[in-house]
Amino acid sequence: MSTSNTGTPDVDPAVREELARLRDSIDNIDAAVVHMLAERFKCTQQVGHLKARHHLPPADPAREARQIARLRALAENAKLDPAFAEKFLNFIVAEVIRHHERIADEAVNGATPTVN
Ligand SMILES: C=C(O[C@@H]1C=C(C(=O)O)C=C[C@H]1O)C(=O)O
Repeated sequence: MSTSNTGTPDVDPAVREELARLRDSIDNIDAAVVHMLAERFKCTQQVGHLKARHHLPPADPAREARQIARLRALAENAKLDPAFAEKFLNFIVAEVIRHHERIADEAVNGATPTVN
């Protein structure tokens, strides 16, 4: 492999095509992930409002433990690293809990104009 004077490596056209085809699929999958996450956050926002109305705590560790066990099993069956699946769920749930805390706070103190 050499490098052209534009800084772009000269790659066999067949390799370039295969890379483009794979990247098209990656882009479609990333779009699906974004859409699925948006739907998930729509649901969790509703859960946050329901919890605030009924004075329920933002986090539910027992529910989270069941979700982690379930996702780890799904990941193993799908040949995805279960530790990664758990980390990914924890990352999302932490953000959801942050939203729930804000919703509960706003229910008590009223909305404050913040950026995030
Ligand atoms: C959405 C909820 O609130 C929190 C967020 C969760 C999630 O994002 O899946 C799960 C449990 C809770 O800690 C819930 O209680 O169902």
